[in-house]
Amino acid sequence: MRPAGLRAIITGSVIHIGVFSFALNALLLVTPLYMLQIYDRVIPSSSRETLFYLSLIAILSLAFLGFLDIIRALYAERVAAKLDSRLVSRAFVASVAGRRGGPGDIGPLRDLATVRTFIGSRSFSSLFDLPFAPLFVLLLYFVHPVLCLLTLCGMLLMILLAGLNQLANGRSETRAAELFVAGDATAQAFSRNADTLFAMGMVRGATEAWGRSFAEALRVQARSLAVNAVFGGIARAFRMMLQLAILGLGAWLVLKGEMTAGMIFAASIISGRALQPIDQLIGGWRQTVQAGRAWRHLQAALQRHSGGVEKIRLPEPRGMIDVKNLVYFAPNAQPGAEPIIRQVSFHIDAGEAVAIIGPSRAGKSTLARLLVGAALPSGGSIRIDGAELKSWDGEQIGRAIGYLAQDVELMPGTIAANVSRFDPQADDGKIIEAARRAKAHGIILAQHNGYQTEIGTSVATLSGGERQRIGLARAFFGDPCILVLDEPNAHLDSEGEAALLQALSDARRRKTTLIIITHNMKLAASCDRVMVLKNGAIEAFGPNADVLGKLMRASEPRHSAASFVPVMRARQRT
Ligand SMILES: Nc1ncnc2c1ncn2[C@@H]1O[C@H](COP(=O)(O)OP(=O)(O)OP(=O)(O)O)[C@@H](O)[C@H]1O
Repeated sequence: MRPAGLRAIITGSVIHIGVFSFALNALLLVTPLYMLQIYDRVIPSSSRETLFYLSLIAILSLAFLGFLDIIRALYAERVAAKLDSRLVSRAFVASVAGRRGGPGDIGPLRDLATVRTFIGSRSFSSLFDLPFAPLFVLLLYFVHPVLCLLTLCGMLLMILLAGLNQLANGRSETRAAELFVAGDATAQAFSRNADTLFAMGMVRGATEAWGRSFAEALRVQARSLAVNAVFGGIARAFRMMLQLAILGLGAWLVLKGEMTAGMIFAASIISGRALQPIDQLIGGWRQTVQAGRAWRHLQAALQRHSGGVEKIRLPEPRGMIDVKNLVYFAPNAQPGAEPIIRQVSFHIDAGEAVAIIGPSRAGKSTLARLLVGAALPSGGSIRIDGAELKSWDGEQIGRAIGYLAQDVELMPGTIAANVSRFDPQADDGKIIEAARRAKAHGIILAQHNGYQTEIGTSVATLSGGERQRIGLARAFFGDPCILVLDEPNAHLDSEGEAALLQALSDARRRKTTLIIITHNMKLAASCDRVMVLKNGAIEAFGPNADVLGKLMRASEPRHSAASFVPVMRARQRT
């Protein structure tokens, strides 16, 4: 949803709740007016009839007040639900995309839940009662200026208390929230690696490591809760004392003949109403501050991951790739840090097959992530068919790219859903075709429920090789024109490797642009060109025979490259 639309919802809701609050606060005057009439009219005149009608009017007005209060609460709930439904998918995307910018968690979704709970709470509605507090104080002026002055002083003192509360609490609140988020992220990371934790007796150590950060969070939170409780208690006691002072001062003014007895009670109730929203604000201060912080974080996250302007759909790409002066720094890089990818430039024709090889930590996987848009370049450009990656419509270019990450992660859902990239309209035939092309059809059928086999969130039910083949089927789905495969043979046996080679040669026949990151020379030799990446820069890039030949010669007489000599010769013969 566009920010303007969101602003319209918020403005509309604030106006509506404001109108409800105005009516509610006006009706709050029923009780003091009733008291005034009882003491100053009914008792002196002993009129039962007046008492009856006054009571009837008061009861009906209070019933209406109760009705309005319910409506306001239900309306606030509706606003919360509306905001939720408008923002939840964007918050989900922002939560998922968080990983691109650094260590991710589901922060935006959690922030949205905090805001939603707050809007449905009493603390939220008391904010709308706050502007009416000065009006009640003004009303007191007409009862007696001294009572007005007393309430005003009390009010200012309570605001001072609220300020002091924030001053004493603000920093620990923020710190506790940060520590809880960090603790959650640690728990999630441990949970993802549960097998290793249990297998190697790391559970106790992990529990202690997590417990230390969690205990610190609890300690900071307890301190802030204690401060909050102290200020809450002081504010309540102070308010009751003020109420007492109004009664006492009122009685004194009555004795002086400056007020009637009925005015004492009316003044006491009015001053109570004036102070109530401030009292509630102090009580709900924590929740209000948390909601404010969550809203700011949510807006920033949504802004960071907004789709921006609607993008025009370009003609379907053919798979030509142009990379110019590409630079990439790690998201958490300190100033002066070395880039992971340094000024890399190259061109790949549509339908060409390129192998990227190089030592460990050379930046191969990072380059692959940049090419598919999983990471955003720090500088330079990546163009597909002449258009910058970022100027393509995300959905369109996503469908044109098949990507197999180094650590194949399958998502919670059926195998069919995973292969079809969670496209609800995916054609069964296309799912099977992708699986066949990746030579994964047989493997999927062998699962206990075939394509409908559920892949759980945490329990690994598939072997590494099976995951890799299904991941490959997902990359093949929709016949993308570019395939970027990061070590696609990492978990495959010789049979799997043969199937992979066959799948890749089929893809080449269909003129798919292939980029394969590999340490396997057989795979590298099956490509048209080979790029050698070292320390984030291109060391060599050329026809496979040249590059691999040079590498072989350089490694002689150790013959570490002997494994791919026969392959090279076989390729040269064909
Ligand atoms: N998000 C990140 N934050 C910090 N450092 C990163 C990040 N991504 C990659 N790196 C660093 O960049 C370097 C290159 O990593 P990359 O995974 O691209 O290498 P690689 O050539 O694929 O290695 P391998 O062959 O071992 O998979 C490594 O030193 C890695 O620690």
